[in-house]
Amino acid sequence: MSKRPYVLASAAMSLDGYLDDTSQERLLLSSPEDFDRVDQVRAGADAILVGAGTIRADNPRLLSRSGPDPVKVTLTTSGKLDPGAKFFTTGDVAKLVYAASPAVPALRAQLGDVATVVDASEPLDVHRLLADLADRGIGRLMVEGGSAVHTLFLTEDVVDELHLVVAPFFVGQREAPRFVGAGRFPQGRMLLVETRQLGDVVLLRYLTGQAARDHRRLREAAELAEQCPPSATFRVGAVITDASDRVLATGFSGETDPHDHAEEAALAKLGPEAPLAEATIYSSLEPCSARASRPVTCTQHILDAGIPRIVFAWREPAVFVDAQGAELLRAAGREVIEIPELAPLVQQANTHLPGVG
Ligand SMILES: NC(=O)C1=CN([C@@H]2O[C@H](COP(=O)(O)OP(=O)(O)OC[C@H]3O[C@@H](n4cnc5c(N)ncnc54)[C@H](OP(=O)(O)O)[C@@H]3O)[C@@H](O)[C@H]2O)C=CC1
Ligand SMILES: Nc1c(N[C@@H]2O[C@H](COP(=O)(O)O)[C@@H](O)[C@H]2O)[nH]c(=O)[nH]c1=O
Repeated sequence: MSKRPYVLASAAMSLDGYLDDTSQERLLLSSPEDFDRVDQVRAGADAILVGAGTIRADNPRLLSRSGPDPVKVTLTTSGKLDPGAKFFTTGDVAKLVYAASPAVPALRAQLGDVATVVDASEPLDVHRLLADLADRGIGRLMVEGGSAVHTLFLTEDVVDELHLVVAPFFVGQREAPRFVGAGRFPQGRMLLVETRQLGDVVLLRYLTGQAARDHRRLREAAELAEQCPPSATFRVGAVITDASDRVLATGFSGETDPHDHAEEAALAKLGPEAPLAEATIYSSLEPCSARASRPVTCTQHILDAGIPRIVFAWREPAVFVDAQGAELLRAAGREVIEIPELAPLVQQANTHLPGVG
């Protein structure tokens, strides 16, 4: 499977599941507070994508007031895109148009240098689009719709996180676009990680697939830290899983000896045949890259074990040393994922440390 960006899909819908009504005016479903939140999510993304249908219907700018503007991305089969649309004329950022092969020559001629037109095969292949974005350095993609695009991304199972906002009114028009159309969606329940009231709307935030598994396992690692004996240093938990998310070993700081680090304690329990080629180690704290207690750091233990994926919540604060575990692991070609929203849970187990809590 080719590498792709982390995909965050975002939509605001009415109580009866519509993204818009049938009028010419753009329907505001979000509250002012929610539009501010969406703006911040945009600022945190490397690129933002809407379908050609949304460009034609809404003429959006897709800029952010809160931070750097993301690269703008769209997709089209027909090639019907107006070079005068605000998508192309606003923002000093790259604009990428993924087009089905037959539309490419005319679109290149029509758009000139206002956008880069990328051939995305025929029929348009969303996996190819995502692999190309990854090659262009896009690590985090926000997909803002509309209906056909949300249906496409969700049924192709390429959405990691879904932000769904419910507005307190009905649309009730059969011809209006719904959040999604019919299709074969991923089976199983998504992981609800947050509900938030923003003015009169509610945000529901879900994780799917690997993102949901990572969140669950990292939370387990953080909860293991509660078993650590009292300590003057970090209280950390670790979980190691195989390619199928089966737990191979767990550990926590001070488990058998006061000098034990959580990752080290978990790694020490693995037999010689442990299937580590596609394993993940979850650690509540960034793996250490310098230590006084023992000669080998957890970063080095993980490198030596050949574990390719590392997921952690809390960047090691400079209490004892300047930590570089994440950078060293990335430099060695390992996949390193930070989930900072779980850091407060890890900090709760470490309020004995200076400057924490
Ligand atoms: N409330 C909200 O959060 C949002 C609401 N909206 C609303 O959504 C509506 C637009 O939605 P919709 O009309 O569905 O348009 P979309 O924005 O979802 O764009 C769909 C277009 O994408 C192109 N496309 C290319 N390949 C595919 C594929 N495999 N599957 C699907 N699309 C493909 C096609 O363009 P082409 O036709 O050029 O070939 C297609 O018509 C508007 O009313 C807008 O206001 C939009 C975003 C957010
Ligand atoms: N109406 C609506 C949304 N619509 C989205 O916002 C886009 C407009 O972007 P811009 O021109 O940059 O402000 C529009 O095309 C569509 O993608 N989004 C939301 O979060 N809530 C809403 O109620």
